[in-house]
Amino acid sequence: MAKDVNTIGVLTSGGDAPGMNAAIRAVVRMGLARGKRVMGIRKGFEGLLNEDIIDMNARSVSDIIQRGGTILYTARCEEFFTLEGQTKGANICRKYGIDGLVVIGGDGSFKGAKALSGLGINTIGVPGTIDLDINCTDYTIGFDTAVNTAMEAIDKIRDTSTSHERCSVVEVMGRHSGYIALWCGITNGSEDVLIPEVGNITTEELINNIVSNRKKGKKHHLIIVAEGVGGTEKLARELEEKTGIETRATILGHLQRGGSPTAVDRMHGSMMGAYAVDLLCEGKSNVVVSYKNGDYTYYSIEESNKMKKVINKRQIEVSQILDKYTL
Ligand SMILES: Nc1ncnc2c1ncn2[C@@H]1O[C@H](COP(=O)(O)OP(=O)(O)OP(=O)(O)O)[C@@H](O)[C@H]1O
Ligand SMILES: O=P(O)(O)OC[C@H]1O[C@](O)(CO)[C@@H](O)[C@@H]1O
Ligand SMILES: [Mg+2]
Repeated sequence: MAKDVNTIGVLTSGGDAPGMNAAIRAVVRMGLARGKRVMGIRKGFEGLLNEDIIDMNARSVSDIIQRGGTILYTARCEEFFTLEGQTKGANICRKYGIDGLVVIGGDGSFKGAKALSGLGINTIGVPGTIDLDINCTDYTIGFDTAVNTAMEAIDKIRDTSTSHERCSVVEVMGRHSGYIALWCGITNGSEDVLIPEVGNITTEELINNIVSNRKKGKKHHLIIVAEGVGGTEKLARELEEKTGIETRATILGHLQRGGSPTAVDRMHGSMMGAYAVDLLCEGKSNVVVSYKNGDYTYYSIEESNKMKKVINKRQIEVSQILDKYTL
């Protein structure tokens, strides 16, 4: 018999992502609609350990769907890596009557969720990260907004780069993942993209590309580097030194995590948050909500961890062909 959940807790953890507020709103309102009490835990697992816990009602989530960031705040919490911290967290949940918990975050946060589940708190993960690096799902809340923000910023860099006939090396976020970089590579029409998932072209090959494009009359050369590859400033210095072409490095950084969520992120946030509540009501625990082949489903956290996230080979191929095609 499925354990009946009476009180649902919701927290956001890891890096914030646009659309997390839509997910919080959906958890709160769907939870209330299903007759549950809903509590918000502020500042992720750190807030749980500090008992930063508030009652949520339908009004607590008014006027947030359009806002970036997370109204519950977020954190990275060292103590939660330890069994002692996890046990303390589970006991605090019990103290507040929280018998079902929705953790909105990335792969790291789901490891915390799994630990709580093992300690008797029914826990559901909702994928919220701009990195798109959760194995079991085709989509993670925040990616679309982040990639659009990065794309618009890179368009602007391209304007000035072309005016000065420079080479630009732009680093986008993605701790271990190249999705934002690959998407920007295609949508910004960059000359080269470096991502951590595949063997990248060498610095020598980059230099050859820059020099040969310049000979063909190209006014700019745009290289996009995923954060997981790193070395952006050093690479820019080396390219300038060896090509004699003025080169600038730009690290886009945290601006990619902010801003009003796109319709895609509001939609997935709302649908995934609502689905997480229904899974709790069915007695599920230790699972991650997933968007696969156009529909919502779920995988156990173990299963998700074992699955391999395969970067889209066709996107890499298309990116490389379109990048290199110069008249
Ligand atoms: N192995 C683990 N066991 C228990 N808790 C963990 C574990 N890994 C991570 N956590 C908890 O989850 C928090 C967030 O993890 P992490 O910093 O990896 O971010 P994330 O959820 O992957 O999101 P993002 O990568 O998008 O920023 C950690 O600070 C920690 O509190
Ligand atoms: O905000 P912080 O702690 O600097 O984290 C940055 C990391 O978080 C992410 O933005 C994901 O949330 C990664 O792309 C990046 O490596
Ligand atoms: Mg992560």
